[in-house]
Amino acid sequence: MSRAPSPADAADVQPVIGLIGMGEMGRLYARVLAAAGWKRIHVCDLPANYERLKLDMQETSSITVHADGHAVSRISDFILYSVEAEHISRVVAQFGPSTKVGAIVGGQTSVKAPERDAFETYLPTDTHIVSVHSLHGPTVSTEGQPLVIIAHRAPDWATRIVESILAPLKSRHIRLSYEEHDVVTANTQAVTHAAFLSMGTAWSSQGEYPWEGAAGLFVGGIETVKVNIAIRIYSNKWHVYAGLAILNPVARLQIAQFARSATELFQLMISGGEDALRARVHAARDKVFGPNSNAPLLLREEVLGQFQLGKRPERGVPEQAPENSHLSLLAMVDCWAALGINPFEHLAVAATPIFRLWIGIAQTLFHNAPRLERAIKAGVEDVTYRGNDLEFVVAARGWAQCVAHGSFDLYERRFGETSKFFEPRFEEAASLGGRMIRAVMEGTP
Ligand SMILES: NC(=O)C1=CN([C@@H]2O[C@H](COP(=O)(O)OP(=O)(O)OC[C@H]3O[C@@H](n4cnc5c(N)ncnc54)[C@H](OP(=O)(O)O)[C@@H]3O)[C@@H](O)[C@H]2O)C=CC1
Ligand SMILES: O=C(O)C(=O)Cc1ccc(O)cc1
Repeated sequence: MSRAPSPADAADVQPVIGLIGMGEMGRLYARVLAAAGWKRIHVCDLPANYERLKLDMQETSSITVHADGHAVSRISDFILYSVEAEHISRVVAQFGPSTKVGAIVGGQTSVKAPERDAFETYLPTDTHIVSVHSLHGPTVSTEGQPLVIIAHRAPDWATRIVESILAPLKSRHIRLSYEEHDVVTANTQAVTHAAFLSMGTAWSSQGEYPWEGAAGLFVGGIETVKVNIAIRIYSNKWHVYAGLAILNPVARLQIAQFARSATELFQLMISGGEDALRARVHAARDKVFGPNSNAPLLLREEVLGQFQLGKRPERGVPEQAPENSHLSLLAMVDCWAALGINPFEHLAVAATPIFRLWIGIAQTLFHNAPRLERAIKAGVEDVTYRGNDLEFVVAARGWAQCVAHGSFDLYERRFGETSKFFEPRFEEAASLGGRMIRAVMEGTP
């Protein structure tokens, strides 16, 4: 098949679409593609999930459920693997040899080095490789979000077919190579997740929900984003974050630098090195934000206040709220500076909603000179947040160590422990976080 197909085509000339792995992302794709009029969608998950999947899909006549990936691979013109990155090699080794002659194969994994290896090793040479990656979570609308398209081993017509098949997602297509993808996602996703994971671990180690702290410490727009996104991440599947951090060799370096930045800044804070701290923070600010000082502010803080978990203060940020050192944000900007990363470059191309919010709050702090100065002073002089900052440094180093050692087991345990702490608030945070992301994406704040 070399003509770009359309859901308006008669069913018998439509491409057969195969989805292997019907978890969150597989189901999202199946739902959107079926709703758009693609009529020949063949799917499978693990054999153990076959009966449940059949029940779940019984209302949708255009979706046929199979017991395993052999059946899907043999008949499909385009096959998309949406399985755990950690397992991609094993799954492609199993079903790859059953791929239909001339089929186009892609994967949804968040880290591409293992996927590329698996495809090159196990797919027959008479198949094409065009991979994808939706740069957003499964509960976000696909519309307008970045969708990476990787034309790796394929004629141009095959890439165009994939783009036509996925057109109903209404995402913004970005063509990258496998290697470019892993560098971009290490810069945007992996190190951002390390920051939010560390915040969550620090709060859970202190045994107190930050928005319910005795002194009502965590209030206001910046804190709202920190809390909502950290909880959102902990309500997702651990393997998504483990895979993209542990299996991406570039990500390890970034996460290690983030932990180093947090540690060194904290050392300056507790040793009373105010001048040295200020010099370092300003140098990082000038490097990261200097060339982007005219960039419009991404967030309006007062709007973010609407999305606060728990009880909102009567009128905005209470005046008596002590200043926060914002160690996590100082460390992020220090880390970007140390690695020579310009986050605004990624913002224009391949930013996930979470990355956009993260740069947004960094910008909120760093573009406001008096506020940044208060954060520096608070870091050195005010002990209100010192316990939390200490926990944050310990957490950041712990996550970095876990990723450096490549331990999926430890990652799952660390993630599970913190996740359990926040679980009672997942529902509230998912709804608030979802609305907050929509507001930011629609440019309302
Ligand atoms: N969630 C997210 O925010 C995003 C995730 N991604 C990536 O997409 C991929 C899928 O993620 P997501 O959908 O969230 O994860 P899920 O865990 O929800 O889905 C993965 C599915 O694959 C199934 N599976 C595992 N092995 C096989 C097999 N041999 N044959 C068929 N099915 C199998 C799993 O079954 P079981 O659970 O029973 O093991 C599970 O149902 C990952 O690589 C992830 O990194 C990309 C963008 C966003
Ligand atoms: O936006 C984020 O960073 C998320 O946490 C959601 C997410 C997770 C994994 C992906 O591969 C893409 C998006």
